[in-house]
Amino acid sequence: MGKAAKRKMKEQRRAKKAQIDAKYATERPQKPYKDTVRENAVFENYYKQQGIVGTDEWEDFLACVREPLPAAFRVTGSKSQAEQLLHLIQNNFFSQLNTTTSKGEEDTKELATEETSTTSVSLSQTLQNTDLADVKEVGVSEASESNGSVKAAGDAIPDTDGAAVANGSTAANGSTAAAGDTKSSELKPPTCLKWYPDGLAWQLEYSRVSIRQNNTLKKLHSFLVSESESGNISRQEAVSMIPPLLMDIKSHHKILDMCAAPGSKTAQIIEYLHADSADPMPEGFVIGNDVDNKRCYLMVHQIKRLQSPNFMIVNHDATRLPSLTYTNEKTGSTEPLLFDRVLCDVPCSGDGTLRKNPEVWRTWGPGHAINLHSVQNRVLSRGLELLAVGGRLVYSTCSFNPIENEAVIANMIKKCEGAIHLVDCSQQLPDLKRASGMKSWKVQTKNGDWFSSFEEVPENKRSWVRPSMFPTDDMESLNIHRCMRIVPHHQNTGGFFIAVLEKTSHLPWQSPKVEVSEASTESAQADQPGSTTVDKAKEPPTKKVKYAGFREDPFFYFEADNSQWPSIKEFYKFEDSFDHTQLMVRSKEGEKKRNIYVSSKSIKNVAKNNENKIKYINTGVKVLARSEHEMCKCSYRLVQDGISSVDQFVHGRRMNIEKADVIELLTQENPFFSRLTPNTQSNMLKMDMGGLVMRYLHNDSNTGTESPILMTGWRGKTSCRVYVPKFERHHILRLCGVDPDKALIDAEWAIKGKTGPEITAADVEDPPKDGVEEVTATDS
Ligand SMILES: C[S@@+](CC[C@H](N)C(=O)[O-])C[C@H]1O[C@@H](n2cnc3c(N)ncnc32)[C@H](O)[C@@H]1O
Repeated sequence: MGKAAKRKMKEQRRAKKAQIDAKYATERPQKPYKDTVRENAVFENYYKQQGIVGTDEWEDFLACVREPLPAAFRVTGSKSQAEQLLHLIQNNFFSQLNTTTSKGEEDTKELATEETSTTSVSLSQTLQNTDLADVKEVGVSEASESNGSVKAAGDAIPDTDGAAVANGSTAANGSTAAAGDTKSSELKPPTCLKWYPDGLAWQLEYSRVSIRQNNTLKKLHSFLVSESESGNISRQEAVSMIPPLLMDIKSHHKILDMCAAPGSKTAQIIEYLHADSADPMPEGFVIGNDVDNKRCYLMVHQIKRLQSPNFMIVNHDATRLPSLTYTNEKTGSTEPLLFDRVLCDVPCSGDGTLRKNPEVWRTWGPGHAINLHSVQNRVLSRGLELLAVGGRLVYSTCSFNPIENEAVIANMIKKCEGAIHLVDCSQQLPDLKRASGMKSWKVQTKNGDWFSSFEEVPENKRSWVRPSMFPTDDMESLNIHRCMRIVPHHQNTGGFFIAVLEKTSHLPWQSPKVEVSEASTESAQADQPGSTTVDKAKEPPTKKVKYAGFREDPFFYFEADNSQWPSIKEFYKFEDSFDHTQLMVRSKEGEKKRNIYVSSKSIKNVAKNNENKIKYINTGVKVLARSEHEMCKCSYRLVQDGISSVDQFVHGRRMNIEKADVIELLTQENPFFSRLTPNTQSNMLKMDMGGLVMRYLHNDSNTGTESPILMTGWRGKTSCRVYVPKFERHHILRLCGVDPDKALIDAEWAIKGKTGPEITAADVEDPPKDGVEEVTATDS
């Protein structure tokens, strides 16, 4: 590719990003957070009346929701290095935080005199502005809901560098909290979320002032941002981690996440799918869907970090998600694609997030739940249609409101006439405190009128307030108590609602043969004004929706006789068992052909069967990039993103290296062979020029665990370069016991200060064309 073309591509990418940023910038609440008063009499009266918590708990509940939310993160469990990373976090940061309390207090007290009028902003908020997990869709006006447009209330956009664009927090009386009040001046020890498996998830509560004043906190903050970029940890609100845990995911499952953007739960699901790190391309797959095209791209960023070949991102209205087909590997026949697991994390009023999004205090109204009830029903209905018999669906919201929660679940159980039931999860996650589903509630309109039953609703309001919003006498027999409500004061979290459903037979309106009919009448109309919900006639499927030719990011799988494959196969000695028809390019010719991606068999199966039905956004992980060099027999080099997916099939161009080599290669731009260990030097000399994969078996004496570290690179004439993105470099260096910031600065000084023969123009003697881009964070 020529320089001009490259520049043009970069400009286009930048322009697209600017467009997205600009859109979301205008959607951010204009009112500064610090002005937000954490009070709303209507909210308080509403939930007191609903009996959302016992009367004896009410004050605790209210006090807690007025507090800022702690930040939470989890270590990515599917990575073989999880244990090592956790040890590192505890050793390098947490152990010091437990002992730095008194210093922190002094520091923040000092500051309090200077900054009494500044807002107290917790690390939770600075991190949460980059945690997109629970940016629920809130504040839906009555007019806008009917056409499906929703408006985000939270700060939905991460800072590109992961640093703070903080929400302010305000005291309960509405005055902004002083930076130096007792609470913000305490450095509380990090809290392990006991209910999360293997001690991998943690909560932190530190003010911005503390972060600024405390070196350990400052380092912890940038550490979390960096490790999160490289996919080794995920910053995610604690309660948002619950639904994927209750999905009981196995590596062979076909999984659908219906309202998935920005993708925190999808990422967690992918992580569980890859729980067996010995199998980089398991049988199952995950499809993440969202109706909002821009938010789908936020999801691309989230998911790419995990480098999974087993996912696909699509862009549909979940209430009308098209029916897909799948080729049965055993019989070779084409069948409707039904999912083993479905997540319906539906758009909701989001009042469970008011600790994180104080703006909700200002915008909250009882009408929001009423507006959302219909779309929530329709998403759930379509999800159940697409769920296989025997499969499990998890429904969740970050709303306290029974109209968005129990009412939707009860309505659907009745409508399904015994085909689904609520699963008893009381034995799962035993350390998680939860309240049982509510059996009675009332409906309040935006005008403040309360109704206990549909019969009380005046005729002129009946098209808006629907029968399905009310509890009925059979709540007990529906086991509605098996729903779970997480209330903030029980374990210092946000609010959340989860219901786990299992499908035991075909839905009444689905015949087994047409069970995935195009967005059936039921899901498309469930609880629409005028519908009677429970007694609806069984109707035939509606007309098919076609998306012929619509593909945002087209891809073309390799044919069996692909002309490039033989030279790649020969050069890297790909095993015969590797199915190269799982490889694809994004275009038949031109620029996009320079990268080759790999997807799992199952994803290829879905993609090939449904090419003209799905609005694809993204799939596949980059595994080879074009790197032409006159002295190299293969025009492609291996790419770091996809190396773990194909590593087991690559038998040529590999080399075992030592820890000292890893450090040298990651901290120096293009080190000469002479700077590597004798063994590695000699192996380099035996190898021809071109792409390669280097492997270092990291033996961690602290945890007694071993984990392989893979790095792709380029063997040049006299030097070697690695192609490892910035944050992954940092991660590997940390595992090797090296502080990346210090090491990289030292390396830079070494180069700058060098006048001798060692570092010359030959340092960049033979980088393959296009290579340098690969090490930037944006490409990770
Ligand atoms: C609560 S957020 C999802 C959060 C996400 N599950 C996560 O954990 O990162 C709800 C999402 O639903 C999407 N949404 C709203 N209406 C939808 C519809 N009809 N079909 C599909 N997605 C929809 C919104 O764009 C939003 O991204």
